[in-house]
Amino acid sequence: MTTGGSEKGRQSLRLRWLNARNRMLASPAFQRFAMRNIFFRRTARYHANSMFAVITGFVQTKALTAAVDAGLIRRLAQGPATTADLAAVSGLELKALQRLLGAAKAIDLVELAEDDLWVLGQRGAALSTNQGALAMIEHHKIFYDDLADPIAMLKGGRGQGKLAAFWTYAPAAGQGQPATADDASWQGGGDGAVAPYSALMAASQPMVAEQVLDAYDFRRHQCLMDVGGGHGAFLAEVAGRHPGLAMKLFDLPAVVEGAKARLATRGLSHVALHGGSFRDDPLPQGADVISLVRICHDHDDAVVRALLKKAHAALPPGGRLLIAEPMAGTPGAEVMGDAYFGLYLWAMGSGRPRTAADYLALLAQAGFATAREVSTALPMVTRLVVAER
Ligand SMILES: CC(C)=CCC/C(C)=C/CC/C(C)=C/C=C/C(C)=C/C=C/C=C(C)/C=C/C=C(C)/C=C/C=C(C)/C=C/CC(C)(C)O
Ligand SMILES: C[S@@+](CC[C@H](N)C(=O)[O-])C[C@H]1O[C@@H](n2cnc3c(N)ncnc32)[C@H](O)[C@@H]1O
Repeated sequence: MTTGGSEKGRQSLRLRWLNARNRMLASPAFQRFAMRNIFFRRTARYHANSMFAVITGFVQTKALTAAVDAGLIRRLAQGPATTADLAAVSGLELKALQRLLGAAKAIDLVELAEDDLWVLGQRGAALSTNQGALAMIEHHKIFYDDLADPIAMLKGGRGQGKLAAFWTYAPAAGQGQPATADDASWQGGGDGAVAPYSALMAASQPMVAEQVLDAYDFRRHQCLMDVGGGHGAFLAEVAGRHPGLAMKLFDLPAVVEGAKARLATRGLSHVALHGGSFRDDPLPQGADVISLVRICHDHDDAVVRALLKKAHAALPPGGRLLIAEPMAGTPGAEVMGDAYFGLYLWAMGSGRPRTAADYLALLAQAGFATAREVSTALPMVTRLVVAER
């Protein structure tokens, strides 16, 4: 009783403070004062700038997409170019190109080395070699179409647009409008409906795998099974550092079909391939470590609970399960975990971003003896939870 009372007291204290703070921040007179005051000025400028970035982020994204689509990043990655060179590459009229270069310069994608000689800016240079980020920029076109009317997207329920049609395993897939040929101009062919998302995942996998490999030592293990392993890009990165580790790949049959040739060209024909659905089938035995990389957040709690139980059943005593994905509540990266993936997974039609604590609880319920988070260098890209059977 006493605890409940003091809890209520604490809550109302917090509420009173939040109301007072917000009244102050909403006051134009306080804003004017803070902007001029020597102690508050820096903070006021910081918040004004970051609010501007939130309000106009769409324009920056469009300028970025245009710079990539016009071929500016690709051309400048090969060396300096004049405006005339870039006009030839982009097919844009001089005036339009100058306007785009001005925007790209403002967001540090390009810069002038000397009079009329363009080079990549700092962000442009980092982006030019990041195939994962480039693939994301291309596929965001379909996500941003779904977001054109965000309230309609939220009112319409999960998975009603183009993104749901792209992720064909999402339960809502097929209900959404199919992406047009233009939307999917980046897709690789071969294994039908699963090829576009598998190609996107393979392109963006190295930046995720690097985080996991730097944080977790696979040397203690004999055999790794990557569940939902796509075209085998994660296994390929692990094999690069641990060539002696035996490997299994489990994914939907159509995806595994596409993985076969890709693994062979990377000298990884020894990877054992298992086609199946973790919704319907048990997971194969024989691995002493199982990885779920960017898998759990795609699925609702009931599916994840069952999947973790299947992983538990497939592991020997002492075997380990790794969950790697961007998570909700990541300090300094809330925008990635909660805003971006929150809306992304809504548009896709299933799953939700979970906190590391959510996973620790789910792993305990699934029967794992221990579970802990292992920190990664770039938690925005992925966090890592390791459980032991
Ligand atoms: C690379 C860029 C654009 C800027 C760098 C800025 C700069 C000047 C840096 C200085 C040099 C330096 C130290 C560079 C280091 C750069 C690094 C580490 C950049 C990392 C960038 C990572 C990015 C941009 C990651 C973006 C990831 C996205 C958008 C992931 C999307 C994932 C999706 C949609 C997954 C879907 C799977 C599903 C369905 C949810 O399961
Ligand atoms: C978001 S992708 C992640 C791929 C890879 N792990 C990565 O990080 O690049 C999700 C993967 O889970 C697979 N998947 C989805 N539902 C599945 C199911 N019921 N059974 C097996 N695999 C499934 C998809 O085919 C896809 O390869």
